[in-house]
Amino acid sequence: MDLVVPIKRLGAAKTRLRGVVADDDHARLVLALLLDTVTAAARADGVGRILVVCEDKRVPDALSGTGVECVDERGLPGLNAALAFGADRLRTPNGTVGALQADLPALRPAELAAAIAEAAGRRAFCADRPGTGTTLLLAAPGQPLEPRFGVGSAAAHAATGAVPVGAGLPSLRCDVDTSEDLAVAAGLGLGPATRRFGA
Ligand SMILES: Nc1nc2c(ncn2[C@@H]2O[C@H](COP(=O)(O)OP(=O)(O)OP(=O)(O)O)[C@@H](O)[C@H]2O)c(=O)[nH]1
Ligand SMILES: C=C(OP(=O)(O)O)C(=O)O
Repeated sequence: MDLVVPIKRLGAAKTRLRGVVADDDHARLVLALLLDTVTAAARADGVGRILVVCEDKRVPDALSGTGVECVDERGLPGLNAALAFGADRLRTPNGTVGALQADLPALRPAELAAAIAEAAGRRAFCADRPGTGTTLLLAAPGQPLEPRFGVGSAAAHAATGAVPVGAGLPSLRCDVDTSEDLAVAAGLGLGPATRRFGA
């Protein structure tokens, strides 16, 4: 199972988190969320390659030495295009590709592994905490990702035949879009990079 993780230009990312830290530190907070997410994902059983698709040179710099791959590809028309681009790079004839959100700083490797095991080779998605968004999308083996991220993506992914997984996996469901989400993630236990911000 190989995963693509998208992150847009750091200055434009996570606008709903603006103000949680000083403006000068915003990009570093976005990077910390990403680092904690991919570091945990890399330790999950069943995960092979992780490819971050970014639009900012600071991202590959921050990931260097982690074993997580990164491609800086500007000008893709939005999130689903970035995901499809990354997934096409990872796809092999019988391999499985997935998409993981970049803002899961409390992610526990065992919870990601459990969601992958629960999918058991089926096209699957994990809904975020409110149940409307998606934190993880898994294609069936050998199949394209066909991402439908955006508002209402949980229902959109279900409509593509993906089965819901991970309902009882809080760290996988806890994406951080707002300061309230960050407080919930802190309650679950933040990864070390995000913890440094004192959330
Ligand atoms: N590479 C790439 N990543 C993207 C693109 N659009 C969104 N993303 C990333 O996809 C994830 C979800 O994006 P959004 O929900 O649109 O925005 P956000 O950055 O989470 O935050 P808000 O500004 O608060 O909505 C985030 O990790 C984004 O950085 C894109 O065009 N290219
Ligand atoms: C894009 C999505 O998420 P968010 O807005 O939480 O980043 C989504 O859940 O499809």
